[in-house]
Parts: sequence; C-alpha cells; structure tokens
Amino acid sequence: MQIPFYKYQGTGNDFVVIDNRQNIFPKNNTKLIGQICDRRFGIGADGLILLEKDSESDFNMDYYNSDASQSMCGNGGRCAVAFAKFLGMIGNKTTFRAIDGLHEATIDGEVVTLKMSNVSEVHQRTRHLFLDTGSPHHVQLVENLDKFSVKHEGSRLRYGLYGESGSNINFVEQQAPDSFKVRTYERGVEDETLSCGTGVTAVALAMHNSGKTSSKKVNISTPGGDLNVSFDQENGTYSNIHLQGPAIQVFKGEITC
Ligand SMILES: N[C@H](CCC[C@H](N)C(=O)O)C(=O)O
Repeated sequence: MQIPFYKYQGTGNDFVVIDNRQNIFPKNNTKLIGQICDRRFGIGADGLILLEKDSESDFNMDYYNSDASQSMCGNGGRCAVAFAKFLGMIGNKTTFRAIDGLHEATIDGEVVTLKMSNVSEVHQRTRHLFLDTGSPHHVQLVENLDKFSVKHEGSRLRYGLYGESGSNINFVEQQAPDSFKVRTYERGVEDETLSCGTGVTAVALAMHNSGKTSSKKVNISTPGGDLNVSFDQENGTYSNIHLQGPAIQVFKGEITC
C-alpha cells in the first residue's frame, strides 16, 4: 500500500503528518508507527499525526509518540493546523479536537497560535513542579543548562519518579524576568527533543506559579527555536493559555507498507 505523507516541524519537534480523512492508515499497527518514526530505518520523526474527520469540529488530530503511545502534543497541534490550512480545509481560524478536548487556533503565515486546555493544578515540590498541560510535565530549574545531561537525568526521573506511565521532564534556566531556556526529555520518544509545546507551556505556567516571573507573556527558547506562551490566571486556574510559534512543512513523500 502507498500512503502519501508530509513532514512538518514546529521549532524542531518533527512529525510525519497524514491526511487520514478516508481512514487509509492502519493505526492499530503500532509496529508500523515505530518504523515510520525510526531515525535510521524509517522516515524519522518524534511523532505521527493523523488528521481525521470530526463531527463537531474542523478535524480531529490523532497524535502518536514515536513509541506509538498517545497524548496531547502542542507542537504537533500547531503543525496539524498548518497542514489543515495547506489542504484548504480551514482559513486562518479553526477549532479542532485532540485527545484532551477541543482547541481553537489561528494561523498567520508560518506562525500558529494554539489555545491550550486550562490548568487548575500546579504541584509544587521541593526541587521541581508538576502539572498537566494536555500531557504530564515535570519542571525543574537547573544551572548551566547547555551542559546538563538531559537524556541521562531525564530518563532517570521519567522512570524513577513517574514509573511506567511516566512524565515529560523539562529542565529550565531563567534568562530574564520574562524569558527562560528549556530542554526537554520527552516521554514516548524516550530522548531529548529539540522542543516540546506542552512542555514549554508547562514551564511558563510553573515559573509564574512559583514567582520566578510575574509576566503573563513568557518567551521560551528551546534548542529548536523560540516559542511564546501567554495566559490569564484567576483563583488558581490558568486559562486563555496560548502557545505561539512557527510550524513548517519540510517535504512530501510516500510510505510503502
Ligand atoms: N511526549 C508527550 C506528547 C508530545 C508532547 C510534545 N511533542 C508537545 O509538543 O507537546 C507525552 O507523551 O506526554
């Protein structure tokens, strides 16, 4: 079978994206998902995105990590919006469905602004914070982030602290009153990725919640590029959360399976 696909990247978090509105992809074949995402034997990607029909919104985004596990994906959501625009399915505004519910988004050129789900619980621990922005995130301030062993420490925490279900692990260094550098170990990729959308969203909220910033517009730089997170906070709930950054189409191909 030949399945057309596109490759997108959002600040270096990269995805194989497929128009699956006719249900052509064998999504139960988790081995195939792993093969597609394999950096050597396949196309190579952090995850797979299937864009599907949805009865109540413009489309459904079915997201798979490279190990075929599922979660919400912020950068993937931004790339799905860019793909839907490319397909002519939407104009510059959309509402789509993901695993954590409906999301609004806008697109202006290559920049996609994605509304994230509300966050009403931020757990403060001795040396880290934990919150769920559509996927679970551990947020920890470190020194000398550029030299930090993200994969080793990230894996240790992901399995040691969070067991089999795991969590994404974000290491953070403050750059200025409203800006931070972040490197992320991603659950389901089981490696450092160049950027993590739900992760930088978690970092922005966690840094505000712990008083490291009083700004409600936070700039986050990742190894893959820069993202902005803006939000409101009322009675302990974070709402009107927007993740903004580029989503770029890289190439088109055909999967043989
Ligand atoms: N690895 C995450 C999902 C993808 C998150 C990341 N790619 C993003 O942009 O939010 C998890 O399983 O919790």
